Parts: sequence; structure tokens; C-alpha cells
Amino acid sequence: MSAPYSKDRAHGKLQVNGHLNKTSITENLDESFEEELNAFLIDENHLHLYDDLTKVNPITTKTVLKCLQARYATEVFYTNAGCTVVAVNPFQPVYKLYSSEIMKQYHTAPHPQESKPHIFTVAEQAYRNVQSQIEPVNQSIIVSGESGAGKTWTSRCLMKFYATVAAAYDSHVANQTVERIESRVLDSNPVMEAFGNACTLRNNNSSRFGKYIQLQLNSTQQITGASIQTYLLEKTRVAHQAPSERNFHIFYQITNGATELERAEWNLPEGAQFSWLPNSDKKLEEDCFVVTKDAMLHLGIDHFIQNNIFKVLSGLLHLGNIHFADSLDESQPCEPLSEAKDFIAVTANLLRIPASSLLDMLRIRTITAGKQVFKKPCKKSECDTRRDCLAKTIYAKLFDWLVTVINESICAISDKWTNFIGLLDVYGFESFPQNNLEQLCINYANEKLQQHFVTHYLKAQQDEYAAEGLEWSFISYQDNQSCVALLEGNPVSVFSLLNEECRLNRSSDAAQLQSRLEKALSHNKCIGRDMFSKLPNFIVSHYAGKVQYQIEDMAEKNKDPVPPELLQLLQESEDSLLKKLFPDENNKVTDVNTHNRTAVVTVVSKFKGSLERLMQILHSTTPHYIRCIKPNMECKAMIFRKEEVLSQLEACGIVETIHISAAGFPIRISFQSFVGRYGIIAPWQSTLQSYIKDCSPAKKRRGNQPFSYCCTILLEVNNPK
Ligand SMILES: Nc1ncnc2c1ncn2[C@@H]1O[C@H](COP(=O)(O)OP(=O)(O)OP(=O)(O)O)[C@@H](O)[C@H]1O
Repeated sequence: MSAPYSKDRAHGKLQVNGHLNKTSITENLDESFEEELNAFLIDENHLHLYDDLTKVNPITTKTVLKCLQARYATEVFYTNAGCTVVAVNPFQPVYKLYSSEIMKQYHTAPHPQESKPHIFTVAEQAYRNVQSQIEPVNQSIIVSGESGAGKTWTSRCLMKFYATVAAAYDSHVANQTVERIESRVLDSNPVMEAFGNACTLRNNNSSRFGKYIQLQLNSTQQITGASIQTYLLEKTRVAHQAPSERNFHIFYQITNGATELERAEWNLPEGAQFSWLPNSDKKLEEDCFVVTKDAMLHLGIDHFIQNNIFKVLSGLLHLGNIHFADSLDESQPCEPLSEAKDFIAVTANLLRIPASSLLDMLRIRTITAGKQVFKKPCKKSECDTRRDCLAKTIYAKLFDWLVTVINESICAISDKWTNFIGLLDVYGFESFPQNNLEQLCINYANEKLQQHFVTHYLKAQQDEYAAEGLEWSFISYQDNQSCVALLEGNPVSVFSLLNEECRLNRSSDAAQLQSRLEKALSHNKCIGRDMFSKLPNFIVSHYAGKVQYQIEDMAEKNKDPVPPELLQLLQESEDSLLKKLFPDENNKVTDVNTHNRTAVVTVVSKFKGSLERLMQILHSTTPHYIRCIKPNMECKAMIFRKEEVLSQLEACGIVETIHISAAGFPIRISFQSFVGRYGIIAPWQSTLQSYIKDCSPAKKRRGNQPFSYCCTILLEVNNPK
């Protein structure tokens, strides 16, 4: 990222890295720029006063960082950065910021933009945009940031804001009958978090899935419903938890919070040990079973179904305790360890499947060749994989089913809502010592969102100024198109090669895949490799930094194979919930072991498809951005680590955003809307009409004219020369 220069710096014409006379100007100004920078920073007492970072002068990463730090020290957590609100996580409750009085203040403010920076300003702006019915009427609030930065917290606050200000107060039915829709929408949070969040090294309540919530508004802008779309649940967590991390919260809730009666029914004796329940001594406030059960009830999941769900979950915990011994004779199936025998019986009982069928499924593979069917004993490692696969398959289906049930409970029928405000809370960029397909998908999603931001805001704004012929010098921003192309492009990309590997119906060789990736994608500057690593790998230069991915297991994870006998077993279950989750038509589920190569639907293809649909929705809405920043990795209150914040600011290109916003036209409304609304003050209506007629085709073509431009027209019409 190059050193920026401010608008004022070059007499209002040159902003950052301007293509115009860039070199000469930067050379001439280097010295005085340094002086100016020091002059700005010298009086530390004034830095926290910068509510809007576009007013900082000069705008540099250092000045922006210093202002955010000064504000944080004075317990000011929100700062405007042009079109974005920067939210630095306080890591402590700040009740005064989110009270219903504060919500109402922002809601009723004549000019919310002039109030103190807040996520409620963004929420209110989006709401007023819907009220004004200016196209595009539907809105999206994109909340981004790394794990633990505060995305989920922010989304929750935004939902509470809308539940307060857009409530159907005047509706008798809504007030008197069962549960009001807004509270039901809010109830979806604890349920989704119990089943989809977990304690990780970086966040005690980390969302292990992405979500897009559409709040549905009627013609008078009251909430009439909502719908939730989820993305890529980290289902592997059910059977594998990294050291010092935990499984999904719900497992701890049932084991800690069940009553005596429930314990007996779900076979969860006090103090029972489960392999898939690590770090259960760590108590979190998220472990509140009563809250989850109440919320489920409000969403229409009655006690009977709840009981059924928790019984199945208990079955999964017991399943995790089934371990096999190595078989000395390959022709014989592996024997379960002696203590595992009880767990087989209990698991089978809780899942209501025959214990013998469960044991067979776990340790014997069925191979179909033409009309012949063979049985082959699995190795110990295969038995473990099949056990884990059973747990992941059930949990993922259960999670999807819950989302469907929640949607049925909160979604309004189509003629009851006209517009929506969408809240997007997706996992942040991830880079661990070991990265695999999960991180590749997550980082791909972040690349797509960054591209949306760049295209939608940075690029679109600059393009429009250029087309308008407005005085403007270009700002170089980090365009991530080549990285996106590397991952998903046509005809060849990381995804296409991974998918091809799955279609080839053979066990994948990581070293071969590495050389295939290298050969086919060498033209793209965003891919590389760690030559010193003995393990096959590739490195992707993401917009937020380089990430090294391990290739071992990647193709297998992409296939995500589910043995057909596993599905058959679940279809035979007598349990009413499992019957719902695995109805008979699942017989048709693609078997990746068969020869039907074209039918393989891989993880990346599915994920890419769902992201494309999300992008289409985002493109059809007016976007708003909230960038959450994690001020320290220990998640401690009032600690601001400059290096950590700096890398997050750089990763999201906030300084470029501030530059463009500082230099650009902040308000833009469609030409037609402008004339429709303000034309009345033009005394010469006919002149106005002819002025519009005379507008150049290029000007007429564009729907969104800068506000200043529209004002000029109005002025000219009012004061004809
Ligand atoms: N505005 C806030 N006020 C007080 N505490 C906050 C605020 N925002 C976040 N936190 C604290 O930070 C923690 C992490 O926030 P959150 O779970 O929203 O992060 P996230 O960005 O959604 O992380 P992940 O991507 O892992 O889900 C919260 O559990 C809460 O304790």
C-alpha cells in the first residue's frame, strides 16, 4: 500500500498517488509532508476528537491509527471512515451505547449523520433509505472483521435496533397474540449461536458459519418477518476440536444443564467423559441451556422435538467414544475396544438404529461393481473416518433443518413484505499455521466481499467521476481480481483443478496435485509455493496477506464423501427426527464411489454457488459497511495493540476508503428522484423539463448523479444566465 497524501495537501486536487504528476509532487512534498504529519500528531489531546477520519489531515495509516487509538483510550469505540463505520471492540459491556433511549435518539435525529458515529447511524441510514424508496430500495449492511472483532455482537445490536424502531407497535394482533415477530427474530440468535458457535483460541463465542439475515419490512417499514441464509458450517468441529478449543456450545449446554430426568433419558450421567467434549471445565456465559430452550420454544420447537434433538446430540457424544483396535488379519473387521461396546449400544439406542447395523456400517465397506456387491473390512483409520462422517452428516443436517424451522417461524409470506434490510455476518479472513480447504473457502468468501466493496464503492465511485468529467485524480487501490480469478476463474483455477481431482474417481496424490496447480496457474502472480516445506502446499497472496495451504487431504475434503451404507442406516432409524432429516428420497444421494463422475457435487462448487447467489443479492441492494477491529488478541478490555490494529486496517484497505470518501461526493441520489423531489422549488418547470431533455445521453443514462451535480442543475435552472 503506498503512502497517501491528503486532499488539502495539494490544493484540493491531488489526493493519493494521483496519476497526475505523482512523482514530481511526491518528491517536492516529501519534506513538508513529514512536517505536516508531525504537526498533526504533536498535540495528542486533540486526536480523539476526530469523529470522521476523512477530516484527518494528512490521511495516512499512522494518523488514522493514532486517532483510533486516542479514541479508544477515551472509550469512544465508533469512528466514521467515509462510507464505513470503524468499530473497535471494547471487550467490555458498554450498556449506555445500546440502550433503547440511544436507539430512539438515533432513530429520531433530524440528521443522524451528524450524531456521534455509531452502528445505529448506519442502521438508521439504511432504514431511511428504505423509507425514501429511492432505488435500490433494499439495503445490505456488511459487517466484516477478523474472528473476535465483534461482527456477531454488532449484527445482534443491529437486529435489536430494528426490532425496536421498526416494531409493529400499532398492530393489536402483533401486540396481543403469541410472540411478536421481532422477538422471534431475536430469538433466532441464541439458537443459531448454541448450535453454530464454539469457543476457539481467538474468540470464546466464535461463529462457525456465515449468515445473511434479511429483515423483511412491509410498506410502512415495520418488521413483518425475516429469513436466514447460512454458509459453510464448520461441521468437522463435531468430531475434531483443535487443542484448547471446544465443540459447539450446545453439547456443553446439554451435558451441564440437563435436569436429572433429562440426564436419565439422554443417558448423560453426571461427570460422564466424552472424547468429543474437550475443555468442558471451561465455563462460558454462552453455556446457558435455559436460554436456548426458551428461544427454541418461542420459535415453535416444542419440548417433544427439543427432547428428540438433545437425545440425538447425546447419541453423537456417545458415538465419539467408540474406538477400534487395529485388526491383525485384514480379512477380519476391526474389533471395538472393550469399553466401546457399551457406547455402541447406547449410541444405537439414542439414534434408534440396530446396534449390529451401526457396528457393521462403521467397520465394513460395501463395494458395488456392476451387479455384484462385495463387503470389505475397513482399516482402523477408515473406521474412525466413518464414525466421524456419521457424526458430521447428522449434525450438518440437523443444523440445516433448524435453520429451515427457524425460517418457517420468522419468514413472512411474500405479500406481507415489500423490502428488506440484509445483515451479513461472515467469518473473517483466516490464516493458521495449518490451512486447508476450510480456510480456502473462508478466505475465498472474504475475497469476494472485498471485491464487492472495491467494485461497488471504490471503483464505481472513481469510474463515475471519470465519466462525469469531474475534476478528480485517481487513487490506486488494491484490486483483488487476479486473486479471485486464481481461485474461481475459468477455464482453469484452484477450484477447477480441485474439482477435476474429485471427478477422476481415484485416490488423490497431493504431490501430483501440487505440480498440476503450479503448472496450470503459473501465469497468475497470486500463487506461489513454500519451497522449503516438505509437505505439498501452495501459497495464495490474498488481499489481506499470504496464506499457505496444505494440499494433503484437500481433494478428499472437497469430495466430502458419505458412504451410501451410512445414509441407508440413517434412513432405517426409528427416530422421528432422524426420519425427517434422512427421508427415503436420500437414496438418490450421489455416491462419490460410483462411476457417475459428472454427478459429484463438491464442497467448493456448492460454496461457490451459494456465494454467487449472495453476491447477486448484495449487488441488488445499497450496501453499507461496518469494519470491526480487534484491538488485541487476548480479548481484553482497553488494550490497544498498534501492530495488530494496523494489520487489520491495512487488510481492509481502510486508508484508501477514507481518501476516496474525503475527496468524493458523499450524497448521491438518482437524477429522477432529485428532480421529482426538489423540482418543485424551480419556478420554471418548463425550463427544468427542457434542461433534463437537453442533458447529454451519458448524463441521462446514469441513474445516480452526484448530489452536487444535481444541485448545480437546480441552481442553473433557478438562475438562468
Ligand atoms: N460492542 C461491543 N461491546 C462489548 N463487547 C463486545 C462488543 N463487540 C464485541 N464484544 C466482545 O467481543 C467478543 C467477540 O465478538 P464477536 O463474537 O461478535 O466476534 P466475531 O467477529 O463475530 O467473531 P467470529 O468471527 O469468531 O464469530 C464478544 O463475545 C464480546 O465479548
